[in-house]
Amino acid sequence: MASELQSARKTETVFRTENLNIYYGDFLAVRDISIEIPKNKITAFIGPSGCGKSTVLRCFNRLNDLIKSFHLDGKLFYHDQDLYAPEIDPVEVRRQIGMVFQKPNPFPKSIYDNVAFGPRLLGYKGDMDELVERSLKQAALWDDIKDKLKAMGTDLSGGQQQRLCIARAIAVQPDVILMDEPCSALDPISTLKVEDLLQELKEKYTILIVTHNMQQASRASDRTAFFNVEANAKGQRTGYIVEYDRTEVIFQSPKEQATQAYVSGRFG
Ligand SMILES: Nc1ncnc2c1ncn2[C@@H]1O[C@H](COP(=O)(O)OP(=O)(O)OP(=O)(O)O)[C@@H](O)[C@H]1O
Repeated sequence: MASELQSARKTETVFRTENLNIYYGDFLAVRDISIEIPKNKITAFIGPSGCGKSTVLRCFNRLNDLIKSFHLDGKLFYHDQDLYAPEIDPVEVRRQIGMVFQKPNPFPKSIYDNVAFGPRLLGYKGDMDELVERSLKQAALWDDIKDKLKAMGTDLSGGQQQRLCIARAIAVQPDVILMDEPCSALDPISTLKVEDLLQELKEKYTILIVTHNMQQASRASDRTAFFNVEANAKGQRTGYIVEYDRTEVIFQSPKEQATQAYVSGRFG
């Protein structure tokens, strides 16, 4: 429902969840998530392995729908629209809410065609050359590759490939970009380039990022949610949010001891 989702882009809170419980079959992977994600900010999800950061992230563009055993209860609003309402088309959701994965995954196509792929699919009628150039500029890749747009995207360096994936996500003019450990396969210099890029991108987009890198969360994000995981009576290891606040509060004066222990590297 393009129009419903398009016209939904109004409120300053981009996502709001209410008591979200997320399951894979009988397994309660994450419980009781109530969180608000503000517009044009970078929100980081941190926490030990298996606490459900990626699971929660993938609910925001309905990517978990592709997993058969997945289901949820509670509410997830995108602006004021219930994202899981029956009339909502998950394909349209994924156009508005783009995603960049851990491992750069350009298509085995030219750099140009990687960026033009989404807009072509959507029947973009404007000037494609201009859109490709603009997207590559926004992804801070243009200067590196402007003379070799016909080269294969897969032949770029890892850091360049990840910026190409960001350009590809931007080209369909999303509202939100979800990033699942986007720098974990990159060297430190490429990582810093992507982090700088995030600061530019947040002027136009709302960004959610899962990261294992504490320094990255503290350097790059405005808000941070710290997740933890604990076993319930059935022995299931269920994730939950311990604390969610401005990033400087989480890293310098968290309210919870568990947060303090995690951000100071004492566990996780
Ligand atoms: N497709 C799936 N089917 C069943 N269980 C799953 C699936 N994906 C994730 N899980 C389980 O859900 C829980 C949360 O996993 P998730 O990957 O969201 O955690 P995470 O915090 O992102 O972990 P990591 O930091 O290691 O990537 C884990 O117990 C995991 O095994």
